[in-house]
Amino acid sequence: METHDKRLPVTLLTGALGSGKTTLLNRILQENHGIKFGVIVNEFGELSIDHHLVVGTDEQVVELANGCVCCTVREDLLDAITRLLERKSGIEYLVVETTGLADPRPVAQTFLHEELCDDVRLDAILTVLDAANFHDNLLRTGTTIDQILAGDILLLNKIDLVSERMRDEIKEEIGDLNPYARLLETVNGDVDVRLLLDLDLHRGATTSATATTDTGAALNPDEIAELADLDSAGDFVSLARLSASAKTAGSHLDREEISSVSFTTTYPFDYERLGEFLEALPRNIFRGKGLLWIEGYEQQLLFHLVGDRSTAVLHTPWPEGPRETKLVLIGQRLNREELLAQLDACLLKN
Ligand SMILES: Nc1nc2c(ncn2[C@@H]2O[C@H](COP(=O)(O)OP(=O)(O)OP(=O)(O)O)[C@@H](O)[C@H]2O)c(=O)[nH]1
Repeated sequence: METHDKRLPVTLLTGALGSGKTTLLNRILQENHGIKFGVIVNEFGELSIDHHLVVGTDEQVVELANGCVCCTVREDLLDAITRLLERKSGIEYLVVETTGLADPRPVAQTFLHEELCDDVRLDAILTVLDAANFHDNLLRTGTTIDQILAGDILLLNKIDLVSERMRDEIKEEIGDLNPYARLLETVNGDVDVRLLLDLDLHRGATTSATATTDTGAALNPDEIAELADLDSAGDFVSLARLSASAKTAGSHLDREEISSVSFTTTYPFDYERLGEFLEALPRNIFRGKGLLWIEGYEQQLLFHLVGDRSTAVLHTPWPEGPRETKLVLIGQRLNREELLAQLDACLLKN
């Protein structure tokens, strides 16, 4: 990396739940670029699954679980970065992956905090968009629009799952919302990482008072409402770009009644029973991920649910020692007790 700015560059990775952020992160880390990365992953549930899915043991991975980094764990992010800097671990580049529910703008403001702005610089905000679920009303929350508006680079991912016509429609919609961003089309985040890193797109944003992107002037709420085809500008003051003030803790998740249920167990699942449970998951559950112990399998089963599409593939073998399933389900108005009881009924306990 050739730059006169000695501060640690930070790329903020955002995008809806299940859009492909971790897949893109792994793509970045696996590239043969010789850069020593630090990674901070923020997950919504109490359990961190991503931590196990981020490749590369050399990377310094810090997990911020149990909250959304744009609200409740913002202080934790500040602490995590401060600790990474203090460790003098030789990190040359930091990638922060937010939860799919985070508004990236208050997170971006964290890097302008007086404790950090002399040591780190926000390089760019990358927003991953899920072409297959772009119009899914549950996955596309108000925050999805925030993420599009804040993105310097928009990666339209999962284009393998949609028709060309649908792709064009989505591109038009995204272009209307944020005409300033660069748009890249990807499958499994497969893109030349030089298009993503060390772009220095936030030069000049030094204090939270002056924060803005230099990919375009901040839009006022009326302009945004017009572009986004919204009925009233009044409710969308928060849609202004980085100049928007941070939201109050937890507010957007509470308002949307989104919560998660985490399930851990040291008993194996019965394959058939678990299959029936997953098949019958109600539609208000729109994201799931887990590393599961299935009776008779020596490998961990990696489960992903995004919208109405789920995959279960054999992952790496279980490490030595006791096996423990970790599963997180995210949805709207979840019946926690019922879900936990149903999962428990899928276990083989003797
Ligand atoms: N078909 C297809 N699947 C993809 C693509 N990109 C990612 N996936 C799959 O989508 C699922 C979710 O991907 P992740 O990378 O975990 O998504 P994420 O944005 O990190 O998810 P959260 O952290 O929960 O917000 C996984 O099963 C991926 O293998 C793609 O381009 N095409």
